[in-house]
Amino acid sequence: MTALPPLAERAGTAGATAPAIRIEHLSRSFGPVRALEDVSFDVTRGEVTALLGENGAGKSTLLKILAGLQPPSGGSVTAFGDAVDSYDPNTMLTRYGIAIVPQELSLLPDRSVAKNILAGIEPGNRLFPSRRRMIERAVELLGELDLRVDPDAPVRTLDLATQQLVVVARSIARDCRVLILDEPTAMLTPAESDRLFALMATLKAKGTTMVYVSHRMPEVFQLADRIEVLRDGRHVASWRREEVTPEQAVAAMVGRELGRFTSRAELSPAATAADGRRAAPALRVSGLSGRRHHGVDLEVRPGEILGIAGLPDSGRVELLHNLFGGDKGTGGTVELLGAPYENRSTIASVDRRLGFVPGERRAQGLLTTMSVAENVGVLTVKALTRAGLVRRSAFEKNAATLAQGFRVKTASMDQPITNLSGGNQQKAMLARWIAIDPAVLILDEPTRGVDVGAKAEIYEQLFALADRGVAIICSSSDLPELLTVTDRIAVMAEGRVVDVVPTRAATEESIMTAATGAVTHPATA
Ligand SMILES: Nc1ncnc2c1ncn2[C@@H]1O[C@H](COP(=O)(O)OP(=O)(O)OP(=O)(O)O)[C@@H](O)[C@H]1O
Repeated sequence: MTALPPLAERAGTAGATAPAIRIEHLSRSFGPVRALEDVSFDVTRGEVTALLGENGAGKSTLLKILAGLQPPSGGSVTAFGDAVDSYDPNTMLTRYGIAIVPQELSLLPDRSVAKNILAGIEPGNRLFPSRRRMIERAVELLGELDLRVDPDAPVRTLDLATQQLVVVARSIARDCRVLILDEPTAMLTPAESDRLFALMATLKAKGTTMVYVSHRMPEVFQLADRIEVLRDGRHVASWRREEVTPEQAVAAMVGRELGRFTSRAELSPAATAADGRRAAPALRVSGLSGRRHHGVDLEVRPGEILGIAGLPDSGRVELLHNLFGGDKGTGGTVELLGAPYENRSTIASVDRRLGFVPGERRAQGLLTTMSVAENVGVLTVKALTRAGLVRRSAFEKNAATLAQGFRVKTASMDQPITNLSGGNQQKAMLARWIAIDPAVLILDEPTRGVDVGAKAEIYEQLFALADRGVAIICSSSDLPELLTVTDRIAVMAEGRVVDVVPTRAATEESIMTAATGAVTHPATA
């Protein structure tokens, strides 16, 4: 390997007119799975390229190759005119100027922002770096990026969104010319996403090239200069943003026109409201308090889908954990199917047919060392165990049926669950609960990381469950989702339920107003 001159010196020479990245005939297989097949396209310098595709289309695989996290099985990548001959993250960054902001951030939680940004490239003496100069350099860099973050703060004290901005700053400090962002807004609130978009705009003005994956069409159409679409590992479409509509982009992703999804209220407006009033609540919550929530009263009836809206710190996540028994409450009562439910625990909830799909999939839902079958079938083990032995073939058959019900795309049920794409992991988490024939199903961010086509499929499944009499609580930061899937919406702010409205009477604005405690301004005539 010959050492190349630093990037700054190379600019303006051989690769001056070359695209930032040229991808040619790229392929990548995992055993029998062809995650990428003969993919070729250019990433233009200084532009934002959005990479679209259904769950499992190969987006993360492509990004990981570009970031040097895994090599391709075939084909080539050329960066600023130089053919990439070694796929590791360090080489990608130092030789080719490509860095990734991964979905799971890798920061040193106990070290300061400045240390995280400049670790390994501290100004001055490497062995005895000057703290003062490091802070100065960090302040300078944060200033250039227009980021208001305390360089002295330990990273663990920052919210997730700010940590992500620190990861971006860390890449920029290392002279990164191409920044790759893998679903960067999946875990962010709209306001946090706006901060990231502002940073992306600053970077673009400085000439940084960006490649970005998102399932959120409005933001893709707001940010991207180019749109590249993958389907089943193949590159199927390429447009400048102004050449294409969101509907066309989605059609290219899924290989068919997706009609507009009919909302719950449109489907059976009178029926759901009337039935809901007749039946006794499946779950009734009175004065419930616990971590970050106080005095919550709620009820949800069989066949009803109750939405919970609110900012991420509104207490809605903590409320769900208290209901399911993962967190201890400090007061109030819960009634499940007419009987008091005290001493809640996750095991008791499963026995009482109360299901929960947490929002933090990796940390809380997935059995990360286990197979797809084990993840999907975990709740059937008890029923399928005889004299201490699991009836293996029945278990596998059951798990496969559950997975098919949610169209989990996997090469085999024996794959490690971590081999599945993010969206398919989420579908597996939902499929798991069908096994206990839930009476009440609590969902936190049920379609986070899920593509538009799969989203519609999940909504259909939720409607089918509700039609079978399951009471569903769906907490989501995706307001269009709440307006589409729910019958009623409870809005939380600062740990309390501040509003409960029939979905037909709600709008994104009315929910946000309640969630933020904002005062509505009287319309000017
Ligand atoms: N390490 C691995 N081992 C086996 N198969 C894998 C591995 N990584 C990815 N795959 C498979 O490759 C295919 C593409 O996955 P990839 O994660 O690139 O999809 P994606 O487009 O990013 O999807 P999503 O939107 O759901 O995140 C999937 O079928 C996935 O199961």
